[in-house]
Amino acid sequence: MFDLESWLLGLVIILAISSLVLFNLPTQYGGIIGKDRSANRIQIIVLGDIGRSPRMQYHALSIAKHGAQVDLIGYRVSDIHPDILANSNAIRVHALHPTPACLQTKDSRLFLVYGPLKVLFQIWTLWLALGYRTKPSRWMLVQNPPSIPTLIVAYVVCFLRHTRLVIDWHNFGYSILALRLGSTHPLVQISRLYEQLFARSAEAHFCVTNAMARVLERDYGITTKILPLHDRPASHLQVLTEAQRSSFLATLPNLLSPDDDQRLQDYQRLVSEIRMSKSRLLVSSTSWTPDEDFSVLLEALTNYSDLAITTHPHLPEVLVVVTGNGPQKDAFLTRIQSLKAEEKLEMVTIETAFLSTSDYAELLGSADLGVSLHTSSSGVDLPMKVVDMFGTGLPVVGWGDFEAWPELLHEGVNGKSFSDAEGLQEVLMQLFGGDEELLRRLKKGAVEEGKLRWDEEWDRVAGTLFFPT
Ligand SMILES: Nc1nc2c(ncn2[C@@H]2O[C@H](COP(=O)(O)OP(=O)(O)O[C@H]3O[C@H](CO)[C@@H](O)[C@H](O)[C@@H]3O)[C@@H](O)[C@H]2O)c(=O)[nH]1
Repeated sequence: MFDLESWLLGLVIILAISSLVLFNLPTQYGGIIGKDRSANRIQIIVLGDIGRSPRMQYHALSIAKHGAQVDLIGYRVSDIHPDILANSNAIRVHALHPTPACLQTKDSRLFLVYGPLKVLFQIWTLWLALGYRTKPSRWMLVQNPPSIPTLIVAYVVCFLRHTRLVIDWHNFGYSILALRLGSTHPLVQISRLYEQLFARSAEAHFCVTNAMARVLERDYGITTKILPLHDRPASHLQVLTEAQRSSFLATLPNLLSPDDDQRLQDYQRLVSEIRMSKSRLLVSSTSWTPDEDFSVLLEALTNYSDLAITTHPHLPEVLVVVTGNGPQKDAFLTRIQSLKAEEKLEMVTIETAFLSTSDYAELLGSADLGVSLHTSSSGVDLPMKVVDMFGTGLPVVGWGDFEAWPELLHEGVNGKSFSDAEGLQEVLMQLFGGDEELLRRLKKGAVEEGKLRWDEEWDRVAGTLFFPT
């Protein structure tokens, strides 16, 4: 059918394409092509907003402190930690191209078409960033989740570039997907198998709790190093002096971006009462994701408000500030508007904000109590916000009905737990409605808990992996 000439032509074309592919593969770390033995370089990847990925930013800072070069790769949406920007000699930030708006949809029918296209786009941008826009590295540290498509691209690039892959487990990708699709959905099952498969290809693993380390070993069959690296407060989160608290509180009304003068005056009145402990400041921080149920907070606060104007007039007024950005924020704001219109929040003022790193730290340090609504999709991850709060000496009340919670919160020592709106309302009434001594004791416990810092923990756990002596 084919003569010799056609065969030869085919062979030449195949050879040409293969050579083109081979010569354009990413350069290797310490390999034959593009030698780069001298540089101790680490790539850090998060398929998310770098500014809202505190743990990956802290990794970058810790690695830079040890004198290595860091390529920090992710989306650039919110402000990046100022110390990273100030350290541009050691840490280079590489922004991933955002997914085109036309591929973003909330319509679940269109998701079946747009979803795979979005993943293909992400594979391409990750491939370019990890394989070409950054130099070959000794190590690659990847945040998981999101696992799709991060883990497969990281694995292929590490294989080609002779880079050692380390996965930093914040949670499990499949358990987050299960919140949207249900745990028996085929995509959730596929996502779990995918995550398990690529988990085994990494040279080492960090994870946020001891409980997660057990799951990785038992259910994921990982036999390489699993190093629990608990989140600890970074150095910008500090206990404030009374003078520092006072001067931050003076700026708070403007930070809350009041719409008009009346609103500004309301905030000013509340803040001056907070300074005299006549009103209370409650804070929460969030990425507004489905693993946090803010309806629990709203229900507790409406009941609190109702009791404060009826049977329990000694309960103080409360200013609640919820910080952070994310998908479910608008629905929360709409709900607050309707509760206000129904006059169900007479004794409670709720505001949202996204603050600079330093204002965020000072807000936590100025508050009376922190709230965590993190429900933990896997049961074995922990909320970073609680660590932030302890760093500033702020006691915490948190949803605590999951396995890993006692690794962080010691009941009655640095905070209190609840498992529903009624429980939260009771704790608020107890702590704001008279038991000053308990609040003081919890504060002492929070200050104690915050003393062990990220740098020490990182050096002890991750430092020994990346920089063995
Ligand atoms: N600058 C700034 N940062 C904020 C603000 N509000 C929240 N944040 C950041 O957002 C984090 C909270 O985001 P979440 O997504 O709610 O995190 P989490 O549930 O507390 O913890 C999860 O993410 C951690 C880090 O990625 C994980 O380590 C942890 O296991 C868990 O999965 C805070 O720790 C803080 O760094 C703000 O106004 N300003």
